[in-house]
Amino acid sequence: MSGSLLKVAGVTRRFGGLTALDGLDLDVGAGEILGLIGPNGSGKTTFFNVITGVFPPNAGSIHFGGHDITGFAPPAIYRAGIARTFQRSRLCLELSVLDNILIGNQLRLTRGFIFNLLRRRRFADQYRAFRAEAVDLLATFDPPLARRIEEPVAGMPMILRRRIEICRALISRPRLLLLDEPSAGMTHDETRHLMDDILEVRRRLGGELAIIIIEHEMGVIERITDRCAVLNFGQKICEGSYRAVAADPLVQQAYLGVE
Ligand SMILES: Nc1ncnc2c1ncn2[C@@H]1O[C@H](COP(=O)(O)OP(=O)(O)OP(=O)(O)O)[C@@H](O)[C@H]1O
Repeated sequence: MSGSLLKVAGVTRRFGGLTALDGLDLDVGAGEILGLIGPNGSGKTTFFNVITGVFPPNAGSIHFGGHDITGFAPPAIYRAGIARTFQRSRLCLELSVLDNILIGNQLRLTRGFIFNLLRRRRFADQYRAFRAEAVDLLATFDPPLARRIEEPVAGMPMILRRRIEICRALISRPRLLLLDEPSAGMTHDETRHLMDDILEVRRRLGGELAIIIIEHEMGVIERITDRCAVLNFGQKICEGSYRAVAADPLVQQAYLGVE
């Protein structure tokens, strides 16, 4: 497909004798929300790890924004415009909400230690601007949370931690956001709110942000995705609208356990 933001072709990743991804082809367009679904162990998280350079693929290619990023290390992939969240929360609990979000802003905090030491006013101006941006982003998700920006993350409930993690990913202004099971550890209502927030932030960013979401809650997938791809044993067994994939007999057999 020409004009894809992300184009994955024939990607294979093995761990010893296990083939976690097996010749996977997948395209994602700018502004598209793709649901990545499949049974446990089907290769979804491995796909994110391969895209973000945690594990290089054993075969195949990955193009992003027209550039070949196959085998790039995670910092280079992040600089190219791909940000992610993790299945298990990965925040620095003793740090404040603001510090956790600013960790995600390495891309735009270009100044080094010497600059920050010598040009303190410039550094302070930059810090204030990023702080305001973090407050604004947080306020889109949760205005009361934006007022708690100096508080440590420790002790905050899962929904707030998820919001902070998504803000940390978004502060670098990525073109592609990878969400690995954002509903994990949350109630249905909390998940619904979080999805509303994500859609609102995306709308505010002009709708150009593409998202790939791994999610076991089918209600979430049905509601927010434009298209779904279904994995089984590392292979893509089906692709299309949620309705189409949910009705596919192969998917029912593999994913829903229906014979
Ligand atoms: N670092 C690793 N070393 C060895 N095997 C791995 C590694 N990462 C993943 N695997 C294996 O690869 C397969 C795919 O795992 P993966 O975590 O990608 O599946 P998943 O679809 O995300 O599953 P879940 O829905 O349970 O998160 C599994 O058999 C898993 O045990």
